[in-house]
Amino acid sequence: MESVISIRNLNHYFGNGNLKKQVLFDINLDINPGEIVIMTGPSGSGKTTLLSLIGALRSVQEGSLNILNREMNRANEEQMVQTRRFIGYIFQAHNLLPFMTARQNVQMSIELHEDINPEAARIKSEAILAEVGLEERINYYPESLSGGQKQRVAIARALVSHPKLVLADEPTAALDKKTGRDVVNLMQRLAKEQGCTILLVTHDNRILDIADRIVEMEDGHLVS
Ligand SMILES: Nc1ncnc2c1ncn2[C@@H]1O[C@H](COP(=O)(O)OP(=O)(O)OP(=O)(O)O)[C@@H](O)[C@H]1O
Repeated sequence: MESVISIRNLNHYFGNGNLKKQVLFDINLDINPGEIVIMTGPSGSGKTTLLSLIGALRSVQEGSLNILNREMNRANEEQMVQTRRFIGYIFQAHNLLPFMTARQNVQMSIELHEDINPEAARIKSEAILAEVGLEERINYYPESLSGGQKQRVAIARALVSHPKLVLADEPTAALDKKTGRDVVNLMQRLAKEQGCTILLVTHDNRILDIADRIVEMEDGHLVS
């Protein structure tokens, strides 16, 4: 089975000269298709840095990072942009556009990913919003939605184009216990239905049970 993510001897540094500081040390990790992997670890241990490298949002400095059979070390901007098309991102600050309704936020993402006419994209947006339980809120703006509802829109937006890989950074951080649980159950269900792989960074011990595997970061080292 080919890995979705395959990382070998990855190092990463911030700063230059005297201020240069290593934040990732000799990371090795393989994640298989359809796996749900949770990454935990203390604040400042390097989780977000690693997630942004895996998401092709940051350039690789040292080592090998293979995402969906594409080597990211020495990839140019165009190749990184291409890789991002196969990835769905769910971040804590869900980054919904405030001047667009829930449906328009999802539809814009579809139109960025696929060659599709606006009517088909609208129907698809409404269908996925119904799937995440927001059929009554399709035409609401983010400011009129609760934290959990906004996070559901973000999930709908990330999953609507059936990405092969979903990266989530603290998706339940701003949510109460029940809402957080609902949100991860929803991610798990949609991911299993679509056969996509999920890598989820969290401090939230309450959701560890959705993982097939848990990996831990400690001072820039991956300890399993
Ligand atoms: N742009 C940057 N420039 C310099 N140092 C940075 C930068 N981003 C992160 N760091 C440092 O790199 C280390 C790892 O940070 P990172 O955000 O990856 O940790 P984290 O495990 O995600 O933490 P948290 O759980 O608090 O989000 C920290 O020491 C942080 O201060």
